[in-house]
Amino acid sequence: MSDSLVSIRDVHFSWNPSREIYSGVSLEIPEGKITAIMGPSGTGKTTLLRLIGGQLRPGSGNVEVAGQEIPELNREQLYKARRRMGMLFQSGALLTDLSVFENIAFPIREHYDFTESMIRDLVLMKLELVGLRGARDLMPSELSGGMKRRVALARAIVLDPLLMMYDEPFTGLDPVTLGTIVTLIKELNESLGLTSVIVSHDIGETFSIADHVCILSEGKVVAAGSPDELMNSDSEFVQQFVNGKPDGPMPFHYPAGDYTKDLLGGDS
Ligand SMILES: Nc1ncnc2c1ncn2[C@@H]1O[C@H](COP(=O)(O)OP(=O)(O)OP(=O)(O)O)[C@@H](O)[C@H]1O
Repeated sequence: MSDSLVSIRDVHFSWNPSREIYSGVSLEIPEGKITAIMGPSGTGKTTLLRLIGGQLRPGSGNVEVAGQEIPELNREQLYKARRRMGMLFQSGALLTDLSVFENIAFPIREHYDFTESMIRDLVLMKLELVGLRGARDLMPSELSGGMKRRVALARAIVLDPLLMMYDEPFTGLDPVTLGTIVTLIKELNESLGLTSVIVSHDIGETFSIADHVCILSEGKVVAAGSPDELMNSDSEFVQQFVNGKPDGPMPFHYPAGDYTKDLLGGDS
């Protein structure tokens, strides 16, 4: 296995004392590869990305990215470290009053004092990679959902990140656009020498491009391996997950008190 770009070691995290999201999770994200983080809804996949990005701090444990201990960084160091991390969220979140060009130029203007001609070259190069150089003057309201996601992707890679994090990148796309995004994630990972982490529920798409998959459940990694290894695993957990069975070792219910008591109003 190649070296890790991200190491999560024995991380504990909770939003409130009554429920730990992570109770000692450890996982490695190998450099240069595409790693998928999968698992049932509410298990903490987005939380994990936010711990890696330093938007959240673990209660205890280590979150190391490219040799830097993220929870130990001060504001300024974290701001610098984030330049090397690109994030693509499902919502895309383009700035609605800026053109496509200006949306992509935004992180460059925020972080660097580059000349207009340098900014123009960087923006056009990234737009070309996502196939939207010709759309540079459009406003977000003039774009389809798939185009918005591609613009958001160009913006996420404009500072040449080491690490790209995708949160549900395939949700809500038509089949053709979905195929384009799947291919783009794979191609960008190779051509830009990225390390990618994908959080997704879409097993087919994710397994088609991931080198390594971690399945999380109840605050732990319950299985990890290549897509082939997981498809052929004889673990009940993994089979429940890859075959999309609604219940099994991974519970359908969010933890709750006694149902009868609850209905009778005694366990609120
Ligand atoms: N800001 C918050 N305050 C309190 N609890 C939160 C907050 N954000 C998330 N949670 C809780 O943390 C848990 C993990 O959330 P997270 O979004 O990381 O899960 P997920 O695995 O990404 O889920 P999904 O697959 O449904 O997107 C959930 O139970 C959620 O209710």
